[in-house]
Amino acid sequence: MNAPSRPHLPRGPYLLCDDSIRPELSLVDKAARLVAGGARVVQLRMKRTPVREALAAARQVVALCRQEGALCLVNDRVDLALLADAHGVHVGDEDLPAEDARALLGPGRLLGVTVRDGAGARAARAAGADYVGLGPVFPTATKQVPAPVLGLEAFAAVVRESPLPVVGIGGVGLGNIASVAAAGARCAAVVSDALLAADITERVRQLATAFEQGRSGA
Ligand SMILES: Cc1ncc(COP(=O)(O)OP(=O)(O)O)c(N)n1
Ligand SMILES: Cc1ncsc1CCOP(=O)(O)O
Ligand SMILES: [Mg+2]
Repeated sequence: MNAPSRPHLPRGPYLLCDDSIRPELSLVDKAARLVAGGARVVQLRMKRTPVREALAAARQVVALCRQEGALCLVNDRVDLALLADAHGVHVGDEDLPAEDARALLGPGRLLGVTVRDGAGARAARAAGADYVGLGPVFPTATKQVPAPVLGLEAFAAVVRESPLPVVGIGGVGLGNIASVAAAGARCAAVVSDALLAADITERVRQLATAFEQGRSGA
């Protein structure tokens, strides 16, 4: 029997549906607003949600994303990704090692791995990753990241040497997403700029337009 085909990571904004920002909105509500704006990739980042609630939210958000033709990836938790039938998972240094995450996920789901440089990207590929998350590209208040801010030039240099598609993360918003796209990133991950916007749905639309302009040099 053929192995199930793994989804392709679509180019453009990569939206994080995070439980620590705008906690007055449910994860499902946030995901619905992101997807309504045209988000094609949603990552559920649930650092504060108790695990049973997280599983229930993941099941609902995966169903919503599938209905709208978007990918849903779960941050950190391979078990939740499998139970919710998500499209994949994103892991970093504090999560399962990439090889083990891939072994559990099987060949049919996406695996993203956080890296800090080109060597990390090569190791991620050898471990079975499909894309790498690279950052912080810019300063961010959303997470205390144990790595220096890269800046655009260093970010672009790692993109050029990466054997895998790169998702830029950290401080990305409407004011700079075009520059992340112009640097060659497959995607630009956005957390607070989208979720803190007065109109989340409209902000996602604007982010997608700006990404495309950056990519085409407009
Ligand atoms: C696309 C993307 N890139 C990087 C990260 C960061 O993952 P990690 O290093 O595991 O940190 P946490 O998000 O778990 O705090 C990401 N989530 N997504
Ligand atoms: C999870 C994570 N990993 C590196 S930066 C970051 C948070 C990015 O958040 P924001 O888009 O609000 O700067
Ligand atoms: Mg993690």
